[in-house]
Amino acid sequence: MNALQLLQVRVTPRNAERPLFPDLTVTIPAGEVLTLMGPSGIGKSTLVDFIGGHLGPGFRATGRVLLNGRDMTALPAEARGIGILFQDAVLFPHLSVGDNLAFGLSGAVRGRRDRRRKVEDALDRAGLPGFYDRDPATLSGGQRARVALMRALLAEPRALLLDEPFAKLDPELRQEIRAFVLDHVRARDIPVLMVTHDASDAEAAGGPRISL
Ligand SMILES: Nc1ncnc2c1ncn2[C@@H]1O[C@H](COP(=O)(O)OP(=O)(O)OP(=O)(O)O)[C@@H](O)[C@H]1O
Repeated sequence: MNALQLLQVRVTPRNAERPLFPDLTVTIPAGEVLTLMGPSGIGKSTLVDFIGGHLGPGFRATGRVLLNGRDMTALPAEARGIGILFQDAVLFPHLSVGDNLAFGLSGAVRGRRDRRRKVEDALDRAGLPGFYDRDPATLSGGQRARVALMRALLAEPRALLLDEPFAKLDPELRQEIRAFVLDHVRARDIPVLMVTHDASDAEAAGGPRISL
């Protein structure tokens, strides 16, 4: 099944007796954007970390993560093929914009010229043609957000997790970047989980919603 599935996922902080949220079982089919909401501190980011394989030592987790029918739970993050976009789009400051994107490229793309062309294509799609050699420090917040999304997509993830990716953008830019992100992830036909506090994000995503 082409889907991201969570089966009876439960995450408990090591210093606590109770799990953060009731056992969670959910299926996100390819092409669907599922919105995850819930109060601050309930464990949304922790769940994203668990799915991506980045859960810190401060937590215990049970349950399973399946991607396209394969059990990912025991695999390290880099072997899962799950992309994550965080609210702070952190680009490597010592690399050019283009080299930041090349860093995201799937290892399957070999050869300097092919890699360069893929990155140039991504910059075009991001509306940033000619930005290859730019210093990331010279980008606006919106430009940085677009580069971060493109970097996540260049890895050709089989699923994508968006952890409040628009939270730090001002309202006008937020709408623009949200449309940009949703257009690009929908075009991929992969399962997407989007964490947000904002009901208008959920509306724009158009998919089902769950609350922790
Ligand atoms: N390293 C850690 N060890 C143990 N508990 C932690 C650790 N980091 C965070 N927590 C606790 O885990 C809980 C879940 O935090 P998390 O950031 O996942 O919540 P959230 O729902 O994403 O919140 P927000 O909406 O504010 O971002 C919080 O109650 C937090 O205090």
